[in-house]
Amino acid sequence: MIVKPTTIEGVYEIYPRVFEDERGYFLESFQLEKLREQGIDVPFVQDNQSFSKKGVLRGLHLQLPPYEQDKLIGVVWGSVIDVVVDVRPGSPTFGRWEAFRLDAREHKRLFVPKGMAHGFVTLEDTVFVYKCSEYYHPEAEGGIVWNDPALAIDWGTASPIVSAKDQQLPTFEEFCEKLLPKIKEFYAL
Ligand SMILES: Cc1cn([C@H]2C[C@H](O)[C@@H](COP(=O)(O)OP(=O)(O)O[C@H]3O[C@H](C)C(=O)[C@H](O)[C@H]3O)O2)c(=O)[nH]c1=O
Repeated sequence: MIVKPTTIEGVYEIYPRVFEDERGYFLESFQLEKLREQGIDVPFVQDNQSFSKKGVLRGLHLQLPPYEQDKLIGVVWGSVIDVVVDVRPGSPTFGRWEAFRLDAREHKRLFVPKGMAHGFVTLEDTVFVYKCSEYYHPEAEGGIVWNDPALAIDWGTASPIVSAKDQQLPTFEEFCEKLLPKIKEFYAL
């Protein structure tokens, strides 16, 4: 397993060792001891899986305190552009986003710590899987609208398929006005 830091502190690209033979391939998609050796030690409690047709954009989502989630993300069929936005109060990279191509043929995983708004857009029909370190709490759902003008995220498409719910997510400015204070209050910042 190779773990590479990214431009956002705490976000890592993870390259599992892939064993290929005449039958196909094998890899360890999750191995806690090896992650711990790399400083990634979170209590994953829930696995999620979604299928999205080509051109679907899900996000940007996060769960607010006290139910924030670390995520270990992978694409097992298809490919996506995956985006994380740092919304941790006081982070030196607050408001920065980074995009990562995840392709089932390359097996790369992505570790996304708490405090990140997260989303992806599919480049083809895709099965997306991820481990979460906190259970689903709909009452704690937060997010930022995908095409926020201040973040100006380059998704590679101007007309993705987005749910009505996600189209109505707050802008980054509204997030900072209404939700960031709650996060700061939780951390007594
Ligand atoms: C996230 C979640 C959803 N649900 C139910 C709630 C809805 O009835 C249905 C679809 O939920 P939603 O439209 O929020 O699913 P996504 O748009 O894929 O949400 C995810 O999208 C981005 C990419 C993320 O990173 C988040 O983990 C997650 O919010 O599944 C559950 O029962 N449990 C869950 O953990």
